[in-house]
This record gives sequence, C-alpha cells and structure tokens, in this order.
Amino acid sequence: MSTAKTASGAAVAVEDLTVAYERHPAIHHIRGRFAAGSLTAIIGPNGAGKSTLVKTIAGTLRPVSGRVRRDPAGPARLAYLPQQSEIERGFPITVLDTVLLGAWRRIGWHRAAGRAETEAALAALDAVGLAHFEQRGVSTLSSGQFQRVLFARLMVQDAPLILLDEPFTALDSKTTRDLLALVERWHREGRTIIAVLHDFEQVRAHFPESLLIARELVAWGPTETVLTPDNLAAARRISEAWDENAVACHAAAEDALRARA
Ligand SMILES: Nc1ncnc2c1ncn2[C@@H]1O[C@H](COP(=O)(O)OP(=O)(O)OP(=O)(O)O)[C@@H](O)[C@H]1O
Repeated sequence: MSTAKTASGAAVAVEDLTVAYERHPAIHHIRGRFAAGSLTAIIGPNGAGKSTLVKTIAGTLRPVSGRVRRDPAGPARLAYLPQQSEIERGFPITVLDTVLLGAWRRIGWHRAAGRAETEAALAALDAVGLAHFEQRGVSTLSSGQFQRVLFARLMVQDAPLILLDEPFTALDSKTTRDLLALVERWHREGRTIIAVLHDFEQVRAHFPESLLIARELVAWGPTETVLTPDNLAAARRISEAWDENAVACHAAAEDALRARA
C-alpha cells in the first residue's frame, strides 16, 4: 500500500437488515450507508450485534431479510479481520506465509508466490515493525506480534473495504498506537474502514463516524453527534430490555425460510 491516495474506497449500503441465529434475531432493521472512503466505529454494549453486523457486511452471515450492497462488489474487494479469539494459529505456518495468504486471490491456490508478492509481504512486515520475523512460526508470537502480522496481511490484501472486529483488544499502548497509525494511513489512502470498538476515547480521537447499535440502530453519523450521553443511555436501556428468546420479525423470517426451501 502506498501512502498516496491511491485506493478508491467502497461504499456499503445496509438495507433494512435483520440477521438471526436459529431464528432469534441478533440485529434487526438496520439501515444506512457507509460512504466511500469513510472511517467508522461500530459501538454498542456487549451482545448488541456489532460482530453480527460486521460478519454480515463481510458476507460470512446471511440476513433473514434486507441486504448489504457493496460497491465495488466481490469477495476480493474486502478484507475482514475477525476477533483474534476466532482465529486459529496453532498450525505450523510461518509469518511470511501467513502474510502471503493476503495475496492468494491474486496469486491463485495453484501458484507459488512470486518475487513481487514476496517483496510486498516483506515490506508489509517492515511497516508493522516485524522485519526479520518472516521465518518465525506464527504459534510462537505474542498476541500483539500476531495482530501486527494480521495487519501486514491486510496490507497485502490491498482492499478498498476493510472490516476490523475489535482490532485493539488486549494490545498494549505502543502496539495500539502503531496499528491505529496504519488505520489512519489506510483512511488517507481513500479506503473505507469499519471497526468494532469498545474504547470511546479512542473512537472520539480517531474515528470521524460512528454507528451505535443495541440490536437496533440507535444513532449513526459524525462521532460527536452519536457518542452523546442520551444515545449511550438509550443503547444501554434497549440492550437491557432485550428478550434473548424473542422471535421478532416473524413474517420476514418466515418469508426468508420459504424462499430458501
Ligand atoms: N453463532 C451464534 N449462535 C447463536 N447466537 C449467537 C451466535 N453469535 C452471536 N450470537 C448472539 O447474537 C447476539 C449478538 O452477538 P454479537 O457477537 O454480534 O454481539 P457483539 O455486539 O459483537 O458483542 P460483544 O461486544 O460482546 O463482542 C448475542 O446475543 C449473541 O449471544
């Protein structure tokens, strides 16, 4: 990734989105738009549906109703970093090969990485402060070093849309600062970035837009208009009153199930 504004960010439209697990809705009727090139924090209480929303935008979950439209579309056009707890790293793979996985859509499964891809991966490792780590096994890294490797992989993916789920959780302040600087660089390059975060101070300082959810949309827009005491109190209230066993959006769920049958 260059530091110039080279990438054209993707716009993401969320249209009346309802997502359920075994017919219990996790989020419902979310609608709005991430502008191309925007930098947005998704915030909300535990269990508010933040990861569910990001996974649905990434295409790993299917909505029961509504839809996500990404422009430009296509799986190669987005890079998604799940929560670290969801990533298996017990297998014997080197740091370099992990970063090169970011290029597999361009390389294809059947071809070995060429010199250009390897150089890009080494440059990305250098940019995240891990030059000379390339032959280490990923299982030997600390969690902060591993997160740096995953950020290097995102750089190699070179996508116009980047989705990050709690990317700074359990990282020390230096690692967080370094990775936040990369996020800001990607923003300057014109990419669209959406990140699930819990640290309001960090959101206020670095994320111009915020989306606050509590299963339903509470507020979405410039961070200073979203992160208000009233909105945060409303999110807490809605979250605490939520019935985990609700089968809301009944008609929509029935329609979707019929359509799939
Ligand atoms: N695979 C699953 N099967 C069933 N229910 C799930 C599944 N994943 C999430 N849920 C439920 O969906 C709701 C939203 O979960 P989600 O992980 O999206 O919330 P979150 O806002 O990201 O939470 P946190 O801040 O705690 O990470 C929760 O009630 C959760 O228990």
